Amino acid sequence: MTYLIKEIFYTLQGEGSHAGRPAVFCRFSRCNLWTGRERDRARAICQFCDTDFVGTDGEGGGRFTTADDLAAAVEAAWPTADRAHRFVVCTGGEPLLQLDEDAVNALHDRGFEVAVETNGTRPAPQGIDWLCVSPKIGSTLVLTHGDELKLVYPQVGGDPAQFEDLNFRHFRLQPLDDAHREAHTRAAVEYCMKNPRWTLSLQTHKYLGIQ
Ligand SMILES: C[S@@+](CC[C@H](N)C(=O)[O-])C[C@H]1O[C@@H](n2cnc3c(N)ncnc32)[C@H](O)[C@@H]1O
Ligand SMILES: Nc1nc2[nH]cc(C(=O)O)c2c(=O)[nH]1
Ligand code: SF4
Ligand SMILES: [Mg+2]
Repeated sequence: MTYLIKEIFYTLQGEGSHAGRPAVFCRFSRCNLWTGRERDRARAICQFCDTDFVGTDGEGGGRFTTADDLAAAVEAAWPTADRAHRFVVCTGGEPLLQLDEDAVNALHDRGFEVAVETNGTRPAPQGIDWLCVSPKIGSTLVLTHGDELKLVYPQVGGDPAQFEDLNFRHFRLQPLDDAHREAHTRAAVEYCMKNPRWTLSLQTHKYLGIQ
């Protein structure tokens, strides 16, 4: 299995339950809900993506021909030789187009706890330690359980209540980052305060000016 990786970098997890935790980000190339090309955005299923996931030309990116090669590249981005607290976030693009059990095992073998950020349209391999599903209205959700459901808010047709019966430990609203981010943030705060099952997820890396 060859893995196409846009970039691998070390930062703090900015979003969700693990916000603030040091992590290697492994950004998989490609997505099934958008080509990643601006000219296709208006007809994509997911139109608000804030990420460049096209190709393999980012920092630390490339084609990794084995799971162990990929895990070695992730390990090389971790700052210390000891295995304590190692944490990798597999994202993209859509990581579940490529992440398989071999890759999860290879990351575990190097001492990493493995988190995944996914749109929930593809099944997940065994062994993932933290599964964060972010549903996209207009797509078919197949991952109906996990650790965290992180809904970008607002989305047309995306009333949060429709997800409340799914089997997740945490339900979060993440304000849509577009030209109206401040208004979306206020709306998300208000929604959480009226519906306390939902808690706010801010994209703290954007406020901090880190990757
Ligand atoms: C770039 S996506 C990659 C992982 C996966 N494809 C997914 O959609 O979950 C990472 C996270 O960023 C969120 N996201 C993408 N664009 C956003 C935006 N404009 N505002 C807020 N969150 C956004 C996604 O919903 C997801 O939770
Ligand atoms: N710092 C930081 N935290 C993040 N959490 C989820 C991200 C993503 O793009 O999936 C992301 C990201 O791109 N940077
Ligand atoms: S599903 Fe995720 S990676 Fe794909 S376009 Fe949407 S936010 Fe971006
Ligand atoms: Mg991001």
